[in-house]
Amino acid sequence: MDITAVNALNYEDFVSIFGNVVEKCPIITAAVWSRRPFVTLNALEAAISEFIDDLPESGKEGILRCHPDLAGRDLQSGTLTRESREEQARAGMDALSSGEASRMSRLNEEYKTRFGFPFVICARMNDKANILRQLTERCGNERAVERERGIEEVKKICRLRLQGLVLCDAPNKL
Ligand SMILES: NC(=O)N[C@H]1NC(=O)NC1=O
Repeated sequence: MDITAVNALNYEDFVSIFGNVVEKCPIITAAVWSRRPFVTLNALEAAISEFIDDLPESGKEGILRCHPDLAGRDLQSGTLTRESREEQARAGMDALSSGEASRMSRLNEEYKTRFGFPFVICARMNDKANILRQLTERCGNERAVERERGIEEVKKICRLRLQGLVLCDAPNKL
C-alpha cells in the first residue's frame, strides 16, 4: 500500500490496518486519522509522534503499560499480538536458556516495581545480550528519564511497524 492508498482509507479500515502500530493503543491511530492527508509516510509517523508528545506524563506511562514484557507471561502463553510475537522472536526472546529467562524475569519485575511501567525497547533493533544489558543499566535511571526513554523506543517500534505496512517514500532514517 502506498501513501495515496492510505489517505483514501475510511477510519474503520485505517484503524483496522494501523491500529497496532503503537502496541494495543488504537486510540492513537483513530485520533491521527483526522490529520489526513499525509504527504508521506514520514508525515504519518510525525503525526503519531506529535500525538504522543502532547500527552501528559500519565498518558505516556499508559502507553508503556500497554506493552507486554519481553519474554514474559504473554509470550509463554501465546497471547502476544502478532507484531510483538514476531519482534520478540527476532530478538531471540522465545529461545532463552533457563538462566537467561529467570534473569530476564527478575529484572523485568525489578524494573516494574521501581517505575510502575514495563521496560520497553525496540526488540528488532537489539539482540538478546544487548536487551539484557540495557535492562540492567536502565533499572538504575530516574523515573522521568525512563519514561522518555521508553517512549523513544515505542516510536522506533512504531516506525518499523509502519514501514512494514506502507511502501517507503523516503530513505530509511533509522
Ligand atoms: N516490552 C517491550 O519492549 N515490548 C516490545 N518491544 C518490541 O519491540 N515489541 C514489543 O512488544
